[in-house]
Amino acid sequence: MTDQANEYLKAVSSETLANFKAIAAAAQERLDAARTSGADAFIHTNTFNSGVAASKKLSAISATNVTGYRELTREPAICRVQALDEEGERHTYYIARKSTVALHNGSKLASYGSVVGRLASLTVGTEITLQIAGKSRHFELLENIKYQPRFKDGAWDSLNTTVQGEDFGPLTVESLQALLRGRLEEADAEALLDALLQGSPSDTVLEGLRHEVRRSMALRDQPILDRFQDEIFRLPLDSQLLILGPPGTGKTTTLIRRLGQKLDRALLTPEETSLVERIDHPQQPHEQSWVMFTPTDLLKHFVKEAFSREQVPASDARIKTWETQRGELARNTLGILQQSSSETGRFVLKASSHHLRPAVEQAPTQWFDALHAFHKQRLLGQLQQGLTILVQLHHVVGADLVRSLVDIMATAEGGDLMAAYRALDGLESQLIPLLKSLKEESDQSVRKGLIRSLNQDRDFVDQLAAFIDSLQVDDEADADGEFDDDAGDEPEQQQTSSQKAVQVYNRSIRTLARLTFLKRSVPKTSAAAKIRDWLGKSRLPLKDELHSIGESIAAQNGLRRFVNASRRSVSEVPASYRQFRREAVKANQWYDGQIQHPRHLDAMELDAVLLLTLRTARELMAQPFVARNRTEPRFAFLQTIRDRLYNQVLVDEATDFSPLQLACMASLTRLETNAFFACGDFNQRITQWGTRTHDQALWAVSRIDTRPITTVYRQSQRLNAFSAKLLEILGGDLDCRGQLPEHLHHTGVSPSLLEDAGDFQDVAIWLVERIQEVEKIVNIGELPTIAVLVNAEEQVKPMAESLNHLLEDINLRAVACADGQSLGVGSDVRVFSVEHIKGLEFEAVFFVGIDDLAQQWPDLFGRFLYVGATRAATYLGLTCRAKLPPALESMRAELVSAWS
Ligand SMILES: Nc1ncnc2c1ncn2[C@@H]1O[C@H](COP(=O)(O)OP(=O)(O)OP(=O)(O)O)[C@@H](O)[C@H]1O
Repeated sequence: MTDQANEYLKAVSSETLANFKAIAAAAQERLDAARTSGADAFIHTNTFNSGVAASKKLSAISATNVTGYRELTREPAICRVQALDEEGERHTYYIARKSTVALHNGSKLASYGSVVGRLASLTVGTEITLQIAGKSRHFELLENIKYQPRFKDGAWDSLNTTVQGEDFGPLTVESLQALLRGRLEEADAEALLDALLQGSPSDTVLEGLRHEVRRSMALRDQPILDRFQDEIFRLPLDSQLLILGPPGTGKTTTLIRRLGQKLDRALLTPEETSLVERIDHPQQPHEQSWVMFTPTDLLKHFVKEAFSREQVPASDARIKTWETQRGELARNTLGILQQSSSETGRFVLKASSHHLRPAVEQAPTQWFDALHAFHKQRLLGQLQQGLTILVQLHHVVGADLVRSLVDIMATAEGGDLMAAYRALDGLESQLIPLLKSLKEESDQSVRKGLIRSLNQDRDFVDQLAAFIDSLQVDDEADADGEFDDDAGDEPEQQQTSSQKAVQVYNRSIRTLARLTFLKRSVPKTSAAAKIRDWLGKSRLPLKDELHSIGESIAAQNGLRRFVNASRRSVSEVPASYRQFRREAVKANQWYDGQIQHPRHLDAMELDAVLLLTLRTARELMAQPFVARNRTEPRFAFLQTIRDRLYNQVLVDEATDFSPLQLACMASLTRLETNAFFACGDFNQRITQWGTRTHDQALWAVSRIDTRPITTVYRQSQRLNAFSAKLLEILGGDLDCRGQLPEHLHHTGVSPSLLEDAGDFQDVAIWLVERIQEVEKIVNIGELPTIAVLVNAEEQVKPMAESLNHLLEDINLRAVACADGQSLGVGSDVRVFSVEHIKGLEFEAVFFVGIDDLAQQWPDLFGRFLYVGATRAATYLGLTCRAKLPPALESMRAELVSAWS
C-alpha cells in the first residue's frame, strides 16, 4: 500500500470514528427525548380520529423507532460508500443496519434496506441506477468500506474493517484505532507477539479479505449482502422465488435479510405499502403475518439469533417445522385428523407407515394429479346423479328449477365447476326453501310411524337403543345415503341413548323409503337393513307410505347435492380420498403398503389431502362471487382457512420438503400477496421424499422464479475443491458448484482421514489430537465451533462420553446434542447425529464412521457425506471403522493424516 493510500486510510478512519460518535449521540438524544415525553414523541400524526387499529400500528412504529435508535447507539454504521453521480459529483453515505437518524455535521446516514443502501452491496467500479425520491439517479461506486463497530473504554473503533478504494484494496484493517495510532493496542500486545511468532504480518492493515473463524453456534452476522443476494432480497413482496445455490452461498442469510426488509414498513415501496395496507388485519398485522419452515428444530434454533439481529421477533409460532404446521392445520383448522380417540369418522395419522410405493413417494405429483382429477369427477358425478333424480321428479320440484339445473350442469360438465358453483350460489334462494318444506313433510310422515310403534309398545325406544348399541355397522355400506339428510352438516353432539336411537331410526326409515321408491335393494350390512329386520313387518311403515316418503326423500337427495356444493368441494376431500384409495388399491395402482384401516393415513397421504383441501379452498376464495360475500355465514368455512394464511411464507432447505409439502406451504400465502420465498440445493436433499428436480418445484409453485447464487462464503479453497470433487464422484449436479469470493485469503487445509479406527474410544483419541491441532492453529483464545457427526442417534451419547474422558484432561468438554433438539452451549465440542445438521455451520467437522454410513444408507450416503462435509468452514476430518468406501478411493490423494 502506498504512503498516499495509507494517509487517505487514516483520514477516512478518523472521519469514521468521529461519525460513529455523532450517530450514537444523535440516536441517544432521540432516546432521551422519548424517555422524557413518552415513546409517542416519534409520532407526528394525529391519532385521535384514526381508530384503535391505527393507534396500535403507530405505537408499533414508535416501539420500532426506539429499538432502532437503541441499536444505533450500539452499532452506528456498517458501511461507508462513495459514489459518483451522472453529473460527476461525489457522494458519501454512511449506511446503518436498520435505522437512520439525522446528523448535525452534514454527513448522510441511510439504512441498508433503503434504496441508497444498495450501494453497500456493490463492488468498486459497478454502476447502478437507483430510484431516489421518484427520480432515476445513476451512480458509479468509487469506494466501499465495511465496518464492525465496537465501543470499548469510552471510544469507538471498528475491527476487521474491509476497504476497497478506486486504486487500492481490498484491504482488511484490524483496528481503525490502531491504524490511527500506528500500532496495536497494549491489550493486544500478546496477540501481536503470537502473530509475529507465527510469521503473519504484524501490520494492522492486511492485503485482501480474511476468513473469520466461526466462534458461535448461530448463523453468522452478515449485515451486507453481495450484489446478487442484494438484488434478490429486494425483489417485490408479491414474488414467488426459489434461490438455488451450493452450500454456504448465503441462501439462508439472504432469506432472513429479505424478511427483515419486507417487514419494515419504512422500507417498502409505495406499491408494497398499498398492498400491505389493503390486507392489514388488526389481529395479525403485517409484522406478524409470516411463517418460515425449516426441516429440523436445530436449524430453527440456529437461525433465531439472525432474526433478532434483524429486529424481527421470531417465536415458535413463526419458525416451524412442517410437521408442526401440518398437525395444527389438519387437526385444529380443517378437522381432517381426529382430535380425540373417542371421535370417529376422521383420519388418524400413522406417521411411520408407508402406504405408497417408493416410486410414488419419490415422484408424487402424478399420483396427486390423479387424486385431484378423481375428486373433481366425484363432485361432478354427485351433481350429475342429482340432476338425473330431479329430471325424473320434476313434478315434485318444478320444471323451471330443473331447466336451470340442466343449464348449470352443462357448464360443470364443460369442466368449469367454479362457474357452476357461482350459478348455484345464485339459485340457493330457491333451492333451500324447497328443500326445507319437503323435509318437513317427510319428517312428519316418518315420525308418524315412530309414534305408531310407541303406541304399541312404550319400551320401543329403549329396546331400539339397546339393539343399536349391539350393532356392528359398516360405514361404507351406509355411505350411499350421504345426501339422504343433512345431519352430516351438523356438528356431532353428545346425545342420550334415546336421542341416538330416534336419530338412527329416522335415518334408517328414510334410507329404506328412498330405496323402496328407487326399487333398489338395501345393502345387507347397512344399519338400515339391520333395523328393518329388527323392526319386522308389523312395525315398518306400509309399502305405500314408504314409497311416498321415498319419493320426497329422493327429491331432497337430488336437491341437496346442489345446495352448499362449493363447500362440499372443500369438505369432501377426505371422503374423495378414501374412495380414491379404495379403488386404486383394487386396481393395484400407486399403493402397496399394508393399510391397516380405511381411516389410517401416512404422512404423504395427509399432505395430499391437505393440499387438495387448501388448493380447492383458494380457488374458491379467488372467485368474485365468494370474495364479494366472504363474510356471509355460508362462506364461514373459507374464513377459517383464510385466517390461517400469511402475508409471507419462507422455506429454508426447500429440497428436503416434498413437492406436495412445498405446494401446501405456497398455499398458505395470502391470495393478495402470494409471497413465497424458498431456498435450497438439489444436491443437498437428504430425504427420500424431498423435491428432486426443478420441474417438481415448478409443479409445486407454478410461477416460481428461480435465482441461482454461486459465491461460496463458508468454505476454504481446499474444502470447496474437495466438496466439488465429492459432488463429481457421487454423481451430483455439477452445475451447482460454487467459487470463493475474489480476494479472500482462505486456503485452508486438506481434509484429514483415519482408517481402521476401531471403536469410539480409539476414534476419540484421534479426534482429540485433531481438536488440539485446530485449537492451536486457530489460536483465538477459545475453541472455535467443532462438530462431531455420527451415523445414528444412539451413537451420540457414547461418542460424547468417549470424547469427554479425554477432553476433561485439557479442560474441554463434549456435549451430546441428542434428538436434534439442542445446539449445545459455549465452546463445547458438539456431537450430532448427521440427519439433524442441515443448514448448520462449524469451523471444524469430524464425520465418524463414513464406511458404516455407506453401508447403512447406500442411496443417501453420498448426500449425507456432501451435506456433512460442507458444514465445515476450514477443518474436515473423516474416520472409517475399516477402510475408505470404494466410491471415495479416488479422493485418497486429497486426504492427510494430520494437520500439524
Ligand atoms: N455476502 C456475504 N459475504 C460474506 N459472507 C457471507 C455472505 N453471505 C453469506 N455469508 C456467510 O456464508 C455462510 C453461509 O451462509 P448461509 O448459511 O446463509 O448459506 P446457505 O447457502 O444457506 O448454506 P447451506 O446450503 O449449507 O444451508 C455464513 O457464515 C454467512 O454469514
